[in-house]
Amino acid sequence: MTAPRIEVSGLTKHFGRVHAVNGLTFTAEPGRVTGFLGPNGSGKTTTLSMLLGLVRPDAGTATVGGRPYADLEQPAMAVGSLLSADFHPAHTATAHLDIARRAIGVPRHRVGETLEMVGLRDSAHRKTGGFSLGMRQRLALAAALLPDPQVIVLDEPINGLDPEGIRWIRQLLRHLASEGRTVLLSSHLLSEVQQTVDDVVIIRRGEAAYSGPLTGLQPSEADRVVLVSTPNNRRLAQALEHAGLEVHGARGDVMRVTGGDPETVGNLAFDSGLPLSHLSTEEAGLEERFLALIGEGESA
Ligand SMILES: Nc1ncnc2c1ncn2[C@@H]1O[C@H](COP(=O)(O)OP(=O)(O)OP(=O)(O)O)[C@@H](O)[C@H]1O
Repeated sequence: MTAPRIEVSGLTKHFGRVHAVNGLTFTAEPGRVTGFLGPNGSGKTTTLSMLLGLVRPDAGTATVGGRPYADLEQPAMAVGSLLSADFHPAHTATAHLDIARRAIGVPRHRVGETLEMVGLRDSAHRKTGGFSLGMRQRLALAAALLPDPQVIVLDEPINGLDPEGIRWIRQLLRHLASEGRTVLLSSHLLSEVQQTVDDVVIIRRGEAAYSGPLTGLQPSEADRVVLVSTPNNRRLAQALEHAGLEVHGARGDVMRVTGGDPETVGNLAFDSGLPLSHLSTEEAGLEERFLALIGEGESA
């Protein structure tokens, strides 16, 4: 059975003058982990809340398998979600999951199974009031997984996890997607989810700045900057420009060149009789692309 896909189309929500979500369109496909990324306040939680039928959109649609959440036959069984990791502090982990599983009609044995899955079996009878943030995240994830859902929607599930926890959740989410499920998770850090996700949707001020495979964010050949220095940079610059490359000025003695690979730049220097004192590349990394897309560093 193929899990349903998540489809968001023209989704819009304004709170007074705040355009929280503005014509947002993307899909999250079965068998893939989709990262929903954006800085604080960019509209991630509002979008996921609309997808889960908790906030009514002003315009557009958010559907699971072609239907709004509220119109699904058994929405709480079909879609497992984590929107917050707040629990009654006097409840034990088991009690919390037991209440949740009764509400959605899941058999009792899922409580022990999901606690095991999230690594909380030894804390099953501890009160959640004493849980660390990481433990609360694990418990919230257990609640999302209770119905063994085909679609999993998680708001900032990695927040508060330690490095071992991050490795663990990465493996778990990849495993869930490998079983054909649709997994959508939000984060404000690309670096946090880079090794977990197949696809990314980058949201900036309520609008999609990028939507597609993670590999599509990789810098292209055209973005590559070659750094070069010779005893006569001016002459080399003329040769490079003559050959159709672009010279973007210098940092100290080193010129920044685009439009050609290091081999081409080196050959042109050789042909001009100029010995190289420096030749390297400066690649804009994924993180730089991400920061540029979300407008980091711009004045607000
Ligand atoms: N109920 C509300 N009433 C008024 N404004 C709201 C409401 N919910 C969200 N907003 C505003 O909408 C914008 C988007 O908020 P949202 O919580 O969706 O962003 P986010 O990307 O999830 O951010 P964060 O990572 O900080 O949770 C923010 O400016 C926020 O202040």
